Amino acid sequence: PGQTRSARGPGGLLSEIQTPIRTEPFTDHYTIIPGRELGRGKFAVVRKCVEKLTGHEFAAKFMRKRRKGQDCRTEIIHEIAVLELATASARVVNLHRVYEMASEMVLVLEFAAGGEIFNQCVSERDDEAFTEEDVKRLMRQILEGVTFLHRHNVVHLDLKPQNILLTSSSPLGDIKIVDFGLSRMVSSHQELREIMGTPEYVAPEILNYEPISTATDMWSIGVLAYVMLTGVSPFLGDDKQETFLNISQLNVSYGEEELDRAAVAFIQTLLRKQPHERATAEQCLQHAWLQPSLQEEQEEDSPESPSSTGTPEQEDEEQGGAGSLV
Ligand SMILES: Cc1cnc(Nc2ccc(CC#N)cc2)nc1Nc1cc(C2CC2)[nH]n1
Repeated sequence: PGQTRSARGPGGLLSEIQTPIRTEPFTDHYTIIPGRELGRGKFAVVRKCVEKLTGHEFAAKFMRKRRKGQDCRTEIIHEIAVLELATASARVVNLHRVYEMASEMVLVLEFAAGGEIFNQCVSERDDEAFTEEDVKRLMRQILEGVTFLHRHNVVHLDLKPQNILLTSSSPLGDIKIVDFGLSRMVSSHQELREIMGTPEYVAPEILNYEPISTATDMWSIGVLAYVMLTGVSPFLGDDKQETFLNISQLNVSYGEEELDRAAVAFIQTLLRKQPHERATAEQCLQHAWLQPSLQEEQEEDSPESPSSTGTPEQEDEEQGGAGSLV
């Protein structure tokens, strides 16, 4: 009462959902597993739970409807709508059920037992860290998921190792993209310019308050590839300001991290200041660095078919793949 609400909420939000919103107590159907929560944000906490009827494990995301005195139910409805839209992609976490209580909504989501790839990006132990072949396989899966989202005009806007989960960490499983709390619908006519995301991963256009597009996610994927391969965050400074300066000046070094040439070429197609110059998710999937290695091909190829002749880069050029973008 009395407060003026802007007529239009933030742009790019979906408002129609199919999932029934259940109002009976969540705890009638689920047992919350006590102990440390799986994740915690400013206005949400994620806890492991078990469905009483089936014994199946899920992740329950408890989201507060009121934040800083504002009603944020429309943002939660948008996140549900995006998860519904992405049901068809195995690379996006699945939404199982939705509950609403007085002050919060609960999203019952697919449980990914392997946790965040972040932990294996920064692990010092050789038996836990990713091999380059692991990174290529996981990066291909991430790009499959992002290709799906971008084809449906969804930009995630918070792609980072903490939001890429694994179905299993050992043996290394498959990825699930999570957390669409900052995602937006991009359309040709409506421009989106909002400061958001995690400093280390935000694209230059976010810092310059310029239009956001699917290319904004592609910058974050370039940072993600660098972190997965080196365990180092390329633009991280001693504080936010230094990090933002490193991003806007494109202060990134490839030297001391002994990255292989094709991997550097891949990252360089993404860490470009101008959004329209960056490779798309589809083009990335064609890049030389992500083609199955000769050894993998020989494993797949039957003996009589001709094996590849040129180097991956030469072959890639012949195919006019993204590799030739550099
Ligand atoms: C074992 C595990 C360990 N760590 C996290 N972290 C995490 C990261 C980001 C978000 C942010 C969100 N959303 C929530 C938790 N999730 C896990 N399993 C999940 C988590 C989930 C769904 C996404 C919640 N399914 N399986």
